[in-house]
Amino acid sequence: MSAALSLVDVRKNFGETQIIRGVNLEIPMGQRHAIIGPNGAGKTTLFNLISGRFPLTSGSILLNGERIDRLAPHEINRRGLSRSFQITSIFPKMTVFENIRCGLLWSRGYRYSFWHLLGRQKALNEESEQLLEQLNLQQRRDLTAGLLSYAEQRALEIGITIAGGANVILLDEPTAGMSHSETEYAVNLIRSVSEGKTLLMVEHDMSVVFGLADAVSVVVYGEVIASGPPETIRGNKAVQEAYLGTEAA
Ligand SMILES: Nc1ncnc2c1ncn2[C@@H]1O[C@H](COP(=O)(O)OP(=O)(O)OP(=O)(O)O)[C@@H](O)[C@H]1O
Repeated sequence: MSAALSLVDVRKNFGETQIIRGVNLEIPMGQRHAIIGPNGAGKTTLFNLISGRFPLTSGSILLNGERIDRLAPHEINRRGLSRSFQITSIFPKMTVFENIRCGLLWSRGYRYSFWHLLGRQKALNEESEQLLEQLNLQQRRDLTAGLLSYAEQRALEIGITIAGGANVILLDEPTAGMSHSETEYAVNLIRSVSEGKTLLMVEHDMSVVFGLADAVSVVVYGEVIASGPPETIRGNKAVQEAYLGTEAA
């Protein structure tokens, strides 16, 4: 299987402090991969490096075999990598349907061409209706997005991110702040809308990690200390000691 995303000896210093200390990761196409680790381990920093928000100190990052580590975030996005943030980034005053349409429009790159846009209205509307259904938000179609519940807002944002056409998706704590039932809804949603895509997520909730991920990497103090299938990680002594604690039992 060829790698959708590769990190080769990635390092990041903030001033004198080494935060990411030689991370190597190979995410095969179509894999759902979770990054776990204690607070401050460097997980979000890794996402910031992959998505182009921070420059690397050294090392390289490849998306579908091509280097992306010197590109700007929007260029990386254009090459097929999309990131969803911890904080919702939908437009609260637009309706749910308008948000979906806007997200699809943006991701398809029609924002510069009014004429192109006119010709594509019908297809775009159909695609938006399909996504609305897939997200199970038909009942909320004409509601202002700011009035959705927190879980629904996150679902909308994740749905737009994943459906945006990118084939590699980064999700930063997709179920943070959700109740048990909302988490279940989000996991099912992520599973269905990410079918066939490559997913890299930072997640603290172990039930989500072990329920959704095909592979798990454990980051401790800026290094990957273990990487493999969830069952192997769960049984790894070093991981249990460093991070999982009694949760692994
Ligand atoms: N822009 C920055 N400048 C300086 N230090 C930073 C910066 N961003 C992150 N750090 C430091 O890097 C370390 C790793 O932070 P990071 O947010 O990547 O950890 P994390 O694993 O995502 O933690 P959490 O699980 O709490 O979100 C922390 O010590 C943090 O203070």
